[in-house]
Amino acid sequence: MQLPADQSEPAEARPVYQIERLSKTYGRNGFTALKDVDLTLNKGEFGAVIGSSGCGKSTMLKIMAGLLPPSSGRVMLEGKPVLGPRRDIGMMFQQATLLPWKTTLGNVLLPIEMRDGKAAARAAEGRARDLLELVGIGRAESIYPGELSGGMAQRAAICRMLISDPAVLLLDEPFSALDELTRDFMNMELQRICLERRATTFLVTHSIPEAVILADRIYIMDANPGRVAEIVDIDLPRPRNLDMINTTKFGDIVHHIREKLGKEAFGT
Ligand SMILES: Nc1ncnc2c1ncn2[C@@H]1O[C@H](COP(=O)(O)OP(=O)(O)OP(=O)(O)O)[C@@H](O)[C@H]1O
Repeated sequence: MQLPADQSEPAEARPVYQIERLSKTYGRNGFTALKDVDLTLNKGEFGAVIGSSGCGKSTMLKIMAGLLPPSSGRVMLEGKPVLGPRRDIGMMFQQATLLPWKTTLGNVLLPIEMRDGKAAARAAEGRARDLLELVGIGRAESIYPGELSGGMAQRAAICRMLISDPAVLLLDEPFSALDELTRDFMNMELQRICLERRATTFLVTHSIPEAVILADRIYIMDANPGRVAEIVDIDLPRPRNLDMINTTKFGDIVHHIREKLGKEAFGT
């Protein structure tokens, strides 16, 4: 696919997300899951966070999404504090969680229907169909989730996230339930969509290669308490492709991150 010239250029340095001295202590057990996390995500940038299990990645994403209040610090999105769920935040999780009694198209339109009613959802059908085409499942619009493959269901979930035209995409291991081949393919699809829409994206993942192939910047987290231990800028050219995984440069970056995380954490 040929990208318009401006889309192959680096993200302009306009902050979209600004996280300052973010800390979270869970009241129930007094556990400090996050401590003084600072993070800035610029317009069009793809950030990824990686770290061992329990280091606070999901906690951070939930706070960024406005689903969980921080104990201290602040999260700003487009210059306004995130105090609860917002229309300009799109989220995607490991499971697609489509409603089985709605068609693919109906599932994509669900956020509009719930927010603005059936008439608004009907008016948005054209846009939903365009999104389904964008992710390559246009022909599946009338079928039900039970008839979709795992990869198709996650594509529908991508469309459901994009229908509200969010300013940022927050992704919590969106493709980890898929087989490796489908996952690689979906990651390349995700890159294409992000580049086409100049989306600002933040991904939680356990996979170092996935973080490296997708991200402009990787935040390596330490646990107990969760904090950013190192930021790694990935200067591989865009659009990325899966052949890059076999290059020395890619291997060196993966090696560096694996060393930093500690071999124990990932059992490799
Ligand atoms: N609701 C909660 N109440 C108390 N402690 C919690 C709660 N949610 C998470 N924690 C604790 O906070 C820490 C961070 O959890 P979190 O789910 O953010 O980690 P994570 O890095 O996303 O882990 P994983 O990679 O396994 O998904 C963990 O030690 C967890 O036990």
